[in-house]
Formats: sequence, C-alpha cells, structure tokens
Amino acid sequence: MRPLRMVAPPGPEPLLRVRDVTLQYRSGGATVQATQGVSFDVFEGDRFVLLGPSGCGKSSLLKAIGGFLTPVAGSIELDSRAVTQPGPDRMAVFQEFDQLPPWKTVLQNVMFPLLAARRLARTEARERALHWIDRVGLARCADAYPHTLSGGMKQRVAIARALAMQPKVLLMDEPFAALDALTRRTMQEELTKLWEEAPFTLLFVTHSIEEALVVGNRILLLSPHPGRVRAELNSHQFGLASGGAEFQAAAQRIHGLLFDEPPAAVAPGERAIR
Ligand SMILES: Nc1ncnc2c1ncn2[C@@H]1O[C@H](COP(=O)(O)OP(=O)(O)OP(=O)(O)O)[C@@H](O)[C@H]1O
Repeated sequence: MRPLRMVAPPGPEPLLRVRDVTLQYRSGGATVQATQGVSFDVFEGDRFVLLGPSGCGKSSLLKAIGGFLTPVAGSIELDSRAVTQPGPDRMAVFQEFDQLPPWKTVLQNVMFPLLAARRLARTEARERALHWIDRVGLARCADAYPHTLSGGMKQRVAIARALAMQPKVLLMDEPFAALDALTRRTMQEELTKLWEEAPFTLLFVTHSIEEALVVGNRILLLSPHPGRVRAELNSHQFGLASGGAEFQAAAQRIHGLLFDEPPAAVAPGERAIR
C-alpha cells in the first residue's frame, strides 16, 4: 500500500530526522529484517508515538535512535548530527521494572546518570535529583530501595532519572505495558501533566491504539513485520479527558489503517508519502 502522511506544515527543522531506515538482526546465520525504509521527523516538544503490531520493529527503531543498533541502510540525525552511539542526550525508559539497580536508593538511582555523565557536582546532582523525585510525586520515598516500591512507583523513578538528565529526546518503550489498567491510566495522566508543566520531546512506543491517542500529538503507524510506514496522523485533539464517539471513531480508523487489507480510506488533510 501507499503510506499516508499528514501534510507537514512549513516550520522549524526537525530535532530528530529518521530517513529510510532499514534495520536487521543476524541470528544463527539467518537475517531478520525488523524495519524497511522507515522515515519520520520529530520536532522539539513533540509527543511522537510509534504504533504498530507486535514485531513491527518499534523497539528496534528506538534502539537505533538510542545508538544501540546501527541501520543497514538509511540515516538517523539528532540536532543535525548523525547518531552513531548512545549518549546522554537520549535517555530511555523501558517496560521492565528491573531497570533500576536494586542496591541503590531512589535518590541514588536518579543521581547516578548525572554523576556518571559528569554533568553536575554531587551537591547539584542531589538537588536536581530531589527536584525530579518530587515532580513525579515520590518525595517521601527518596531513601527507599526499588524492591519496596510498586510497579508504577518504579516507573516514576525511571522517568525522574531520565528527565533529570534533560535529554534532547526521551525514549519510552512501552513503559506502562506491565502495569494494571488503572495504574497505566494514571501514569499516562502523570506523564502528560509533566509535559504540560514543562514540555520535553518524547518518542513513545506502544501497541495500544488508545494509549497512542492519549499520549501522542503525532502518531506514526507501522505495518506488520517488517515495519514500514503506513500513515502518520495528528492526534493532538485527544487528551486524557477524551472519550466518547470521536475518540472511538479515531481508534477505529487507526485500527483500519493498521490492519485492513486494502487499507482504510485517506482522510482529508492526509497525503501519500512520496
Ligand atoms: N536481538 C534480536 N535478534 C534477532 N531478532 C530480533 C532481535 N530483536 C528483535 N528481533 C526481531 O526483529 C523484529 C522486530 O522486533 P521489535 O522488538 O523491534 O518489534 P516490536 O514492534 O517492538 O515488537 P513488540 O511490540 O512485541 O515489542 C521481530 O521479528 C523480532 O523477532
């Protein structure tokens, strides 16, 4: 099918530019193709969502943007510089609750990257860390160890740790997928609130259509394995208060764009990607 993309308004240069990226793994003599020629732009302050079915290469794209996987074709630029390795300008939050070293307290966990990157002296790192621990609502848990925290609290620590580094882009790989439905909703709410208080650039991976609509302002739809761009949509009209018929219709439409063969019809304002 011909992928669809919203007509891009003339505007600033993208912060993150992904061009024709093909990703592969070599596994036991075989080659697994994760994505095929994927292109998209993320602008400063975007909440950009990669949405697609399991195995379409969303995590692989995040790994490549993180500098952990080199494309076999195409290019990735952050702030007009080629991404060739991991760096503190791209902090990640993952789904797994064990991403926090268990022998460090909450405060030590959040301070750790600040000290490792030699960004700040210990006193400033502590201050910065405490600020972010407070921002995610965990001020009373600064001296707690991860095993004493709930899943949602651990994810809040991971978010505080990442945002304390003031990355150019925050990478989130299904960060709420292992949480119960109620906590997941709360976390979506809290993430949106953090963004509203002080916007940052977010690249968020999910396979939940509802989560994409709630968290994102722009959504890239990827086809099943290997991932290709199917469409790019604006979703800034949907927020946490969204529900009802319009939200359901948008979710249905995205479902059609992702899975229907032939794909769902083009909406006004969208065009084929050249
Ligand atoms: N380390 C690896 N070695 C070999 N193949 C891999 C590796 N990691 C991922 N793959 C394969 O690459 C493809 C894309 O995987 P990826 O995890 O990026 O997809 P995804 O869209 O994030 O899936 P999910 O939503 O299930 O996490 C899959 O076919 C997967 O099996």
